[in-house]
Amino acid sequence: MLYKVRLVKGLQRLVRQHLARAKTTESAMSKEQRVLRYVQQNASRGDPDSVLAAVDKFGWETEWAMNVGDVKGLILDRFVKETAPQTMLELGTYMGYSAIRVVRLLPETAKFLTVEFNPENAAIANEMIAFAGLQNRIIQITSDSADVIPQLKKKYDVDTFDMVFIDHWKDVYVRDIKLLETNNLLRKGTVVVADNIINPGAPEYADYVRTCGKYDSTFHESNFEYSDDIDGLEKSVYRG
Ligand SMILES: C[S@@+](CC[C@H](N)C(=O)[O-])C[C@H]1O[C@@H](n2cnc3c(N)ncnc32)[C@H](O)[C@@H]1O
Ligand SMILES: [Mg+2]
Repeated sequence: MLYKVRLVKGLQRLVRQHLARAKTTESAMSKEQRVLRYVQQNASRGDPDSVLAAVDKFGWETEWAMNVGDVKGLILDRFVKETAPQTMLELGTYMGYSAIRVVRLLPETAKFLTVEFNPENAAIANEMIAFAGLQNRIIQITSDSADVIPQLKKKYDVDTFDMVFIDHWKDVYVRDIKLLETNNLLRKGTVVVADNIINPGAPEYADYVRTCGKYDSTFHESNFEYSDDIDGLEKSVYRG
């Protein structure tokens, strides 16, 4: 009898230790690592749509994350299909959600570059993109956008972009669209799409593209990622 009691108590102690260790590991992980783990456990390797669905489910049900998300994502999808870019630049990779979203709609011949200055985010994106099976279709650049934009022509063999998705820190949108202009990376008809015009908001950028005379610019209302709050995308076509 005493032996059985000791055995049960020993087992209970082991379970408690295991749960405590699991809890420590969980809290030591970053949110982005938790999203990646959720994707690896719930999506299908090599299936970009299942990766997007898992990231969105985690965003709605477990922890909010700053991906463009499934609601604004549908508008972005439409712009990508309408533009059918052969060369595209993204500013702000984060976990690779929008890169996967866009590239799944592009032909294999398209060149897609994405820029991220946070190495931890870039590493998560790298694994997310590889899990989606798109590692040969996405060129990840780990750099501050202001440093790499002037190098894109020479270092990455780019002439001009057919499409640009701007979704990094909101206070550098204007700086970077001006850098794209002065480095001759836009051509007549380049479609520049910018996220989060309302939430958290990019009012200086919206004012710039609507009033500088270089773009035909339209606002497309939608919802902030994983929320009912209002947000939207600005689509600005460069006049050349
Ligand atoms: C809103 S998140 C991007 C979300 C992503 N486009 C998506 O929808 O899946 C913004 C990202 O831009 C990065 N970032 C901010 N400013 C940057 C800069 N100047 N250069 C490069 N990356 C930047 C941040 O580290 C962050 O990961
Ligand atoms: Mg965004």
